[in-house]
Amino acid sequence: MSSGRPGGPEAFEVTSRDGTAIRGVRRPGPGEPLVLVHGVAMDRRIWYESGFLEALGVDAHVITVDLRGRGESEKVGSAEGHGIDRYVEDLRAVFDRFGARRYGVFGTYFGGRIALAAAGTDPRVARAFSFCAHGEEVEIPEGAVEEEARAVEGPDGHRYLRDHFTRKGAPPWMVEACGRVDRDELGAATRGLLYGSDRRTERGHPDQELVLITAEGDADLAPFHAGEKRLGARLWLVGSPTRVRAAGRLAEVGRRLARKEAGS
Ligand SMILES: CC(C)[C@@H]1NC(=O)[C@@H]2CCCN2C(=O)C/N=C(\N[C@H](C(=O)N[C@@H](Cc2ccccc2)C(=O)N[C@H](CC(=O)O)C2=N[C@H](C(=O)O)CS2)C(C)C)[C@H](C(C)C)NC1=O
Repeated sequence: MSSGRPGGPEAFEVTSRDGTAIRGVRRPGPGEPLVLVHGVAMDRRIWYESGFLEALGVDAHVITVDLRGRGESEKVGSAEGHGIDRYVEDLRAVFDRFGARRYGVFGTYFGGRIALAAAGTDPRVARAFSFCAHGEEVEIPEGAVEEEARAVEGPDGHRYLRDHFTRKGAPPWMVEACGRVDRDELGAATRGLLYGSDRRTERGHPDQELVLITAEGDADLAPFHAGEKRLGARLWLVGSPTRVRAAGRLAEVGRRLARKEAGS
């Protein structure tokens, strides 16, 4: 006799378009599923450790995914295998698996950029939230990317990232996450930025809801305001001096999202 309440969390595995195994966990619930997409030096555990998942509330229908090369998902090892279109294919494989007509997608940093890219190409994305990454065209500094790829794949790669984020005032969950990512995959994912992540994202369809979130102290608010105009996106600002420090406010954004759901 079902208690009427949805079952517990269930692990899943899907195969992305290029054959890469993508794994994650779905926590069933009423309403539209929300797919959570982590950033480059992270995995799906950040949603638990940041308090974001708890902030969404026990009834939220949530799907947390390990992008290729991170967490439990299959490693790819090549920069081409870490192009932004591959990440969007990872998400589309998840959308296919659960067969919903509409999904929300919420991503942090580059995960937010992926959420916006998915919204621009897959009509099933009804809502996309990008935490601290905008959708405008960017100049990818090849030199800096190659330099950073060398740093993160080197023997001190984890220390490089942990020191950087500690210095920048990132919360512990974000610093710790760096150490969980395979260094070869970190290097490949960094070089992967050269494969399509410079492109601006487009609005997918008129009634899609796009939300850009960044720090009120963000030194470069212009591309976020550009997104309000060009994409008709909403802009949420969190009380933080920088984008990296805004990670400490992720749970607060989860509560705002939960209130919004309750209101809608
Ligand atoms: C500072 C350094 C530790 C950090 N490196 C990381 O952390 C991870 C680990 C290794 C590679 N890493 C990247 O991220 C790639 N490297 C960069 N990417 C630039 C960038 O602007 N990225 C955006 C997202 C984005 C991407 C492509 C297109 C648009 C937007 C972003 O959100 N950056 C913030 C930092 C910030 O906002 O100041 C963070 N990104 C992390 C994440 O995405 O998980 C968590 S914090 C692009 C333009 C070349 C820069 C650049 C110096 C090489 N280095 C970083 O950014």
